[in-house]
Parts: sequence; structure tokens; C-alpha cells
Amino acid sequence: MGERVEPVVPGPDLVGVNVERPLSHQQSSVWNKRQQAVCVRHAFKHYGSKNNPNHVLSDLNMTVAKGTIYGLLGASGCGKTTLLSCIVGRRRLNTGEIWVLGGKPGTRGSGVPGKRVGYMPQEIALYGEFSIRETMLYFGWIFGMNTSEINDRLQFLLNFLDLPSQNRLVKNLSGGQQRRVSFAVALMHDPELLILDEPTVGVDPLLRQSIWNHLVQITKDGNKTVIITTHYIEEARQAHTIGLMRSGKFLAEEAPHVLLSMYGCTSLEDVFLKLSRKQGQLGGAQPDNNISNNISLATLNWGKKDSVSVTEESGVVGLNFHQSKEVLVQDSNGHIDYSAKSSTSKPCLQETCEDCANCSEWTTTGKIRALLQKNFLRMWRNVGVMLFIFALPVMQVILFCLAIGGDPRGLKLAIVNEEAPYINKTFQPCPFEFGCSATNLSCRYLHTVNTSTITKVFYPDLNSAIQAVSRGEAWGAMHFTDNFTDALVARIALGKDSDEETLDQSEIRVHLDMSNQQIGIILQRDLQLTYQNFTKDILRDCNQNEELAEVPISFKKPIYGSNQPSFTDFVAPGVILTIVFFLAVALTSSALIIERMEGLLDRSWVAGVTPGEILFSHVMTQFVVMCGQTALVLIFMILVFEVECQGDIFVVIILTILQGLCGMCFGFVISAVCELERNAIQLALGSFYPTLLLSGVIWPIEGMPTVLRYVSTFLPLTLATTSLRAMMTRGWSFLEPDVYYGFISTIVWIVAFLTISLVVLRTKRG
Ligand SMILES: Nc1ncnc2c1ncn2[C@@H]1O[C@H](COP(=O)(O)OP(=O)(O)OP(=O)(O)O)[C@@H](O)[C@H]1O
Repeated sequence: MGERVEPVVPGPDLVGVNVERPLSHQQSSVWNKRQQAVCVRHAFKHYGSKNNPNHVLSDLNMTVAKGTIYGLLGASGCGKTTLLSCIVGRRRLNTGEIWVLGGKPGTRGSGVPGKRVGYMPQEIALYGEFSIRETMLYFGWIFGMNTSEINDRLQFLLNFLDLPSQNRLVKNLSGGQQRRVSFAVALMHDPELLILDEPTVGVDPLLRQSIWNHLVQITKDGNKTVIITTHYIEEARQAHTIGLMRSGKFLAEEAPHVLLSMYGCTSLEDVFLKLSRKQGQLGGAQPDNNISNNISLATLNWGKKDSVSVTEESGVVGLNFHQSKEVLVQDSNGHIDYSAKSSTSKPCLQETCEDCANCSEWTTTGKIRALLQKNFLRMWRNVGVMLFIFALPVMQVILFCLAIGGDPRGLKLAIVNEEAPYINKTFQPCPFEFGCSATNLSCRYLHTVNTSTITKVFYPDLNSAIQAVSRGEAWGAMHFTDNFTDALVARIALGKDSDEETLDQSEIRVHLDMSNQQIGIILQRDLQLTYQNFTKDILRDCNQNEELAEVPISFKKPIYGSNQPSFTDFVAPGVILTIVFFLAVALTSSALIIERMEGLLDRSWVAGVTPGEILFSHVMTQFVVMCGQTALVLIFMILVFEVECQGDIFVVIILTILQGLCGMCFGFVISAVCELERNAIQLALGSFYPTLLLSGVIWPIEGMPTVLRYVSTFLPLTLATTSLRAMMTRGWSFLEPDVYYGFISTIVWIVAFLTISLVVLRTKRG
């Protein structure tokens, strides 16, 4: 008994076939060094609220020895991925402790998450538009490798995993090839701990075998550890230890051959079923205490010449080492120790983290460089989308300038002129010789009407004209009585002494369709102006002072703007900011969601990239795009369509860029808050109209009820719009409060949005 017994683990030679493989001397000595790669104690984790929690991990204990393969098995939804994400520092336990490679995940200097861990998530989690080489370069840089190291490793992985040409785009690879690339990414930096979440799902048997072969290979020297989940229970025979998980606990944590022998089963699936039934009967995870009696049988039946040398500290230990009160430990003399010592009370072996010294070399700058290159490459690869991103603001400006602010033209006016004769129902045009003695003043008035705005349509009687308006054929009906001229002359001559009939007959009667306020007001304005011009003409012809026709208010040269203000000039500043703000929202609102849904964000977190670094890289990338968009918007608005800009163009540009930045940050908030892309789109679109309506872009906020006006002031676009309007239309400098309030408000919003995004991202990261 004193002679050394070689431990045995099932070999990798055939997938699903239990072939025993003696451990190397080196490996077994490593196991005996009591090194733990991962140690989990009393782990509790739930999702959902405290009132309605979904308990996923309940008092779970796990020990993974260094230099071993640990197969994590269990039914779908039992909590495997959750456990792994806690191990890699993606999520935090509610209670309990986790030690990984001698440190606590997420703590400074632990290297986890970070380069000490290689993680292959369940999803493919690759950038489809990247080639295999670009994918490897990106992840290599993230892990602080230099390009020549990456190239060397890439060549090895291409050969080893039988990958196609390194220049093939990931999206054009088959599902199996993509999985292999994803596996290669996890192996890229040769991590100490490899965590593989179902790497063999949907993979053909040959490839599965080669994956397992490699895992066995890399753990051989005892320095690398692998935790792997799989639904193909039988393939896990090749692991050194198996953790059978159910309802958030381990039913057993044991070497596969021991499990098979102990339960007298020929397949691990049967063991799992047996244990699950047992757990069901017991109503918990406590295993059968009598099971230890089978252990001697198990060990006796094991192998032809070997017995199982299991040590508590190796991680390849007795039945349910951490779950039961029974501990199977074989002493140096080969005696099995059944002492009822609960392993759950055993603390994790805390070692110093020797390899963390070089963790600090792995700088934020390197990661940000990789993230920036990745973001720009993604943009470049989607060049069609990029062109659209730049064409969109130009299109919006062109459409705005062409469609908004112009005076309506060709407005039909139904005219009934009882003074003008009809011959055979055909209108007899008015004579054009208008002298002072001209008898037909209604014709003269009509002649003065601005024909580009108003199109005159003549009707024989008032009734048919009004019906035309009712049918929508004209915007108004204008009626002159049959003795309009005489009555008007008498009215002018008699003045205040005019009788009722004279006043009535000299009136130009207009019945307008006022359903469209803009058109109604324009018609009123034009008809009144026409009357002013008409009376001026007459007075001039009759050698009278034509100024008598003027309304005695004189509008001098305006202090700001012109006497004929354009609606375009009023709306343009708000429209510039709205376009830049919401384009930036559109650019960023789904940026993180897409990465999150594709599992890429998870991969980045585990690689040790922080939320701040991710946000910063996105801000930088989108900022470049946004500057281009801002330039195009301002060039088209100011240079091409000659929208008035009285102020300092440099300050105008700065404010516009800041608003774009503000929109980007708002987009990041949406992206961080929303789980699904469609929710992000809904939120972005849903915020567009309220912001547009309440920010004084299309209507002065002075027209709003007081409360709404107050609310409006605190929106990101309101003060900025007022500021830009003041600069563009009044030419005010930055020193005016109206101007600098816009800057202050924008900067405050940027900081607020960035803070919210960071907090939400950190919370979601766990
Ligand atoms: N982010 C989350 N929010 C709420 N519940 C979650 C979340 N992630 C997982 N769950 C729930 O936790 C439980 C365990 O999920 P987990 O993904 O860990 O299981 P799993 O064993 O990995 O499953 P599978 O083998 O199918 O991948 C499931 O009921 C799942 O619905």
C-alpha cells in the first residue's frame, strides 16, 4: 500500500467512450500541491426583486483544482451560466465567496476579469464583419498582446482548429467554423483559466473530439485549468472532475469514473438521473449517506491495476465532497477516510496571486486603442450605412430649407364681381386703362392683387363661390356689389357722413376658409396689403398725397432681423440642433445593445474591459462621425441655403457639436437601459416629438402655459436652441446670458447622461 498509486482519469481518445488515462507524474504532483484554481463557498444568487426572487444558486460549493478539466453538467436553466459568470466576475453573488486563481474576481490585481481568464460564451460572440485575422487581432490587443505575438498564435490556432483562410469574414463561415473561431478567441492569449460555456453545442463529433483532445493537452502540465459546460453528458467523461448541478446546487462533484462505479451505472446520464431522483425524494441536495459504502466498491472496481488516488485538496475528491458530510480522502497509505467532516466549512485555500504583477502592464491605453480600431473597422465595413449616415443630415437640411418657410403660392380665391359684366356666361375682363376717372374700382382692386400668391377664379354669383369654398376648391370667396365703385367713391368723399347703404355697398366682402391658419393669415395679410396699394394708386393718379393711404404706424429698420422675417430663420437654429442631436441618438442608442445581445459585451467585460473604456471608445468613434454630420448640416444650412447667421460661426459650431455630444450621451443612456433593440428604437422615437414640441424649436416657448414653459427650460434642447437662435439671428456673443446658458445646460446634460450610462452599465455588469 505504501507504493505510489497513479491516479486515473478517463482519456480523451474517443468522445463518449470511457478510456482510462493515467495521469502524468507531473500532473499528479500538481494536484497534491493543494492548489485550487476556483473555489466557491456558500454561493447564493437570485435574479429578480427581493419580493419575487428567482433563486438560481443556493448554497453552492465548488472546488476546481489547478491543472484539471472540470465538467459542469446540469439541465438547462439549472444555473451553469450564472455560476460561470460569477466566476469570471461578470456577475456578483448575493452572498457567498468566490476565489479564482488566488484572488477575488473583480478585485484590483486579481486579473479576473482580465487576461488570466479565457472565456467562450454560449453565443458565438464575434464581429461578423471582421475576418478571422481581424477578430484575433482585436481580442489579442484587448489582452495586451503585440501584433507579432498575435500572428504567431493565430498561425498555431488556424492549424490546430483547422480553420479556413484567416482572411475569410466571420459572417461567411459555417456555424461550426464560427464556433471554432470563438474557441480560438478564448485560447488566444493562452490563459491560465479557460471557461467554456457549451463549446461543443452544434459541433460535429470529430470537432468535439479535437476540442477535448486540446483541453486534455493544455491541462497536462498542470498550469492550465478548464471549466466546461456541456449538454453532451457523456463527453464529460474526459474531464477530471464532474460537477452535477441541479436546482442551483451540486448533486455530486466527483471524478467521472468514481461516479459511474459508485452508482453502478454505465453512463453519466444514468448517474445524473439517479441523483436527480434521489434529490427529488429527499427534497434537497443532500446525497445518500450510505453511498459512501459504495465507495470502496467503486475504488475496488476501478481499473485493473490502479485504484483512485483522490485527495481532498486535489478537487478530484470523494463523493459529493463539498455537498455532503461524507468526505472521501485516501491517506498516503491508501486508507480511505470516511470522517464526517463537512467540507462546506472548509474555507478556500487563499494563495497569493503570483501572476498579477504583470497585470498592470496591461494598460487602458492598449484596450482603448483596440476598441477604437474595432469601432472604426466596423464602420468601414458597413460603408453603405456610413454613407447613409452622412447623407441623412444633408437630406434633412435640404428638405427643411425647401419645404419650410416659403410663402404659399397659387391659393385659389373665388371672386364674384357684380360690377363686371358676363357675356354668355363668359367673364368680360376688366379694362386696363385705369385713370383717376376710371369707373370700375373693383376691377382695379383685383388688378392689384398679387397673382403669385392668389389665383383668381371668377364665379357668377356669391352662392356658387361659397359652395366652391365649401368643396375645398378655393380658400376664400370675395364679393363686390354691383355699385361698389359708386359706393366707394361716395364713402371716400363723405367720410364719416356716409350712410349705412354706402358703407355696406362699398365693402369688399371676403369669406375665408380659416381651417388652415397659415394660409388664412397669408390671405388676410395679402388682401389688406392689396387694398393699401390700391388706394395709394388711386391717390397718386388723382394727384393726391398717396401717403394718406398708409396706416400711421411706421416700422423703422428693425434692430435685429428684417421687416419681412422668415419663418425659416426662426426655425433653423432649432432644426440644426434637433437634426444633430437626434442623429447622434440614432447612432448610439443601439450600439451597446447589439454588442450585448451578440454576447460581445460579455466577452469584453470578461476580457477586463471596463464600462468606462467601452463608453469612451464609443464616444470617440461616434464623435468623429458626428463632427462630419455637424459640418455638413452647417455648410448646407448657412452656405448653400443662406440661412441667416449673424454670430460668430466658431461659437455656433462649438454649440452644435456639444449638442451632438449630448445626443450621443442620451443614446448611450437608452442603450444601457434597454435590453432589446426595439425598446431602444421606441424610446428614441418616443422622445423625439416631446422634445421637438417642448423645446421652442417650432413655436416660441412664450406661447406655452407657464408650467410647460418651466418644464421646457429643463430639456436638453431648449436653452441650446435659444442660445443658437440668439447667435444666428441677433449675432450675440458668448458673453450674453442667453448664449452661455445654452452652453451650460448642454454640458450639464452631457455629464448627467454619461453618469447615468456608466452607473447603469456598471450595475448591469454585476
Ligand atoms: N439576466 C437574467 N435575469 C433574470 N433571470 C435570469 C437571467 N439570466 C438567467 N436567468 C435565469 O436563471 C436561471 C439559470 O439560467 P442559466 O443561464 O444560468 O442556466 P444554464 O444552466 O446555463 O442554462 P443552459 O444550459 O440552458 O444555458 C434560468 O431560470 C434563467 O431564466
